[in-house]
Amino acid sequence: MLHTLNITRPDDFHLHLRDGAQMQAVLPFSARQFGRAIIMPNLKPPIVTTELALAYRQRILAALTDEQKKTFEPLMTLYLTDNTSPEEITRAKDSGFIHGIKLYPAGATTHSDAGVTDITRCYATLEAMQKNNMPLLIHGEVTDPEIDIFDREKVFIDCILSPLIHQFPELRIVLEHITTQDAVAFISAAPDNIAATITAHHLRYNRNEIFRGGVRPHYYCLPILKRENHRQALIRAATGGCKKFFLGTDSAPHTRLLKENNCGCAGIFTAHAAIELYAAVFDQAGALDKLEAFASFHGADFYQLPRNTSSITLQKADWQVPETIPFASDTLIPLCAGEQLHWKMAASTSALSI
Ligand SMILES: NC(=O)N[C@@H](CC(=O)O)C(=O)O
Ligand SMILES: [Zn+2]
Ligand SMILES: [Zn+2]
Repeated sequence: MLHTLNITRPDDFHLHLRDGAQMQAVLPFSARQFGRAIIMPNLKPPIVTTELALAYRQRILAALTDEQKKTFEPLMTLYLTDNTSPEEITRAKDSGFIHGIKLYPAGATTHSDAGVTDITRCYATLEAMQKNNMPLLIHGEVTDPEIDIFDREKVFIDCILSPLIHQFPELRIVLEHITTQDAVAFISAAPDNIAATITAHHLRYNRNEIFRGGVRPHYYCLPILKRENHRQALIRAATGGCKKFFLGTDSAPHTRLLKENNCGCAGIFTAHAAIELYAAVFDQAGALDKLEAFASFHGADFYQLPRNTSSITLQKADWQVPETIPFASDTLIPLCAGEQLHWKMAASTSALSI
């Protein structure tokens, strides 16, 4: 049985860092393990221009230590609105620091109010993205409250994504945090310019987890956890070696108060143990040999970035996740709070040589 695993340093292709003191509280968790991360732009107010993205990037860099700066790089994104201009796309591309434009259907998820109300309003901008080789990153859920919450991803694929791909066949697209066997089948059959991220929590849990012994707000995220058959399809996709599927944690910190609330908000924090949570899933599936490609190769290749050259070491060792994590003046509840995990990233490669 395998007890240590060396892999190329992974990247996180979907991360929420928030801003200010909250960002400073969570950033070290991601910088510890990942080489790069795609930073989501759903701040309040959202990152809608290149100028705002570059300023946000500077704030992230300023919060990193000199050591962390050597091994961690934030990859910035813009928040697409009905009014994002084609010229903004050219500016974003020319900056060299912006790696994707994020589509939130207005009202679909946390901080999506300023998102797109009708995708046809963005056609000129999507044209510019296709021309400039700028990826479109999608929160793939319809917003019609009449559509069952468990069906919103599938309906989005059928009614919005399929026509969009037809309209812009060269546009590179990442369907973010996929949750259904329908998404797995769609992405698998789509051309190579269409890919998807998969979170650790959607690989680990089905929808029963939200209601185990009572309502559990810390398992509430969007898209919502689905049935077991969908989880199994995600595991097959992640561990199957297909280059269209890669790691994106969607680690989304919220204060404990906002989660344990009359109307608790969506988002699960996983950055404290991200690679370890994925490693456990791959281990359980008997596919640890597929972890490196999923975590460190497929995403970099899709984003046309060089693969990382340094590595990390994972060890089979029990450790306990803290019950709470300080989050600026508040606390947050991490995934698996208080539980034992069975894989642990070694603090540094040299620490292992004994
Ligand atoms: N996934 C979530 O449930 N929440 C994310 C937004 C998102 O990625 O949809 C957040 O920003 O909190
Ligand atoms: Zn989302
Ligand atoms: Zn997200």
